[in-house]
Amino acid sequence: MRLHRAELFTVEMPLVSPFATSFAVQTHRQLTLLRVETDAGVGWGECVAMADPLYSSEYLAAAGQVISDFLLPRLRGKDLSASAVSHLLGPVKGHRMAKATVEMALLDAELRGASMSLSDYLGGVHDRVPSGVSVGIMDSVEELLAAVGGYLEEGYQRIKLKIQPGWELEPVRAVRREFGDIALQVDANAAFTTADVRLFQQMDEFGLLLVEQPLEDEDLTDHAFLAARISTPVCLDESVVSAKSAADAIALGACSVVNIKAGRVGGYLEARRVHDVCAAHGVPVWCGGMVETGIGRAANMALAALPNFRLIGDTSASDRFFTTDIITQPFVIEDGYVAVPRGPGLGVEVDEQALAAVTVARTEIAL
Ligand SMILES: O=C(O)CCC(=O)N[C@@H](C(=O)O)c1ccccc1
Repeated sequence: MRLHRAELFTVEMPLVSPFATSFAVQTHRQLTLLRVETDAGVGWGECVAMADPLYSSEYLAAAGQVISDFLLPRLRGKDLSASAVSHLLGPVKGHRMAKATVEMALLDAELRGASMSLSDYLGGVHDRVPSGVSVGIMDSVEELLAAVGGYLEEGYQRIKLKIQPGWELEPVRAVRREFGDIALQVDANAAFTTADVRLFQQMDEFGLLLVEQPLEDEDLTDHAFLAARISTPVCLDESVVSAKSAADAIALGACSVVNIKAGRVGGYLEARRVHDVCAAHGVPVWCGGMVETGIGRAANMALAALPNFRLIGDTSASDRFFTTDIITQPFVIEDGYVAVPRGPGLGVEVDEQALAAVTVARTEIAL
């Protein structure tokens, strides 16, 4: 497969409501899409980095520059296969979300040309996945309960609550009291320290599925210290950046569940390797979301269909975050599930008009 043309789209999509985490309050999702033209067909990749380096060190402007100045030039004129892209991009240090974007676009093009769905290519075993939703930090417990009630009404099978110092025991206790033993977990986005062990021991009373990334990204031994003192399973997100780092975290006892986000680990092929390493250790995984458009959401649904994705992910419908998605058939929740695309490649089609309406800039990359 040869790469003939590449174009970056800078996109800004308004969120249906502000989404607050321990590190930011988002009212819009700014993101970058990569469109490639190859002799196998057109492919799309979505960069999950944020506009600011608050979730990880990557950020959108840098990712766009790395893609155009350092990643795509390494593919110029080469006879490519998507599975070889990560090797070709390997010499470039870090920038995993940027690399994931390039690999995803080429994987989409290659699979469309081969009339194979991403789910089949990755080894998906389900044609629908249970749907979970991420609920941000709210201004009041009443507002939180109304939001959670609404999502449960829509059929979401798992609720993830964002927490931070000052917004932790009270909201979780209120949700437990109001809605009983629903599937419930929390995500701290690294907002706590080992001084908070007592707080997480108190959280054990809520019977949570897991507590996600309570401590700093690099704090593997501190996560192991915490995990040894609480009964709630510890799940890592930001700390796991590759299959090797997943194996290290598991070996250190830092986690017993892993949140897999393809962008965070460098692509969907590395995401499958993380899945396989975790499966080999008997560690269940789930698919984390990064407020993706239907393009990234489609790839996540394919990934979430793999057999060791045994916990419910952030596999929400398009309208969880956006009134209008940029694909022709937005994802919807049906009986608590979302369908896994079965068409070639990502299995979704970009709605050119809807995309144009949220495109802030288009940049042709010289190849
Ligand atoms: O369902 C979704 O797509 C969002 C899930 C979610 O909470 N993502 C958070 C996170 O910390 O995991 C996030 C969103 C955007 C950017 C960074 C992180």
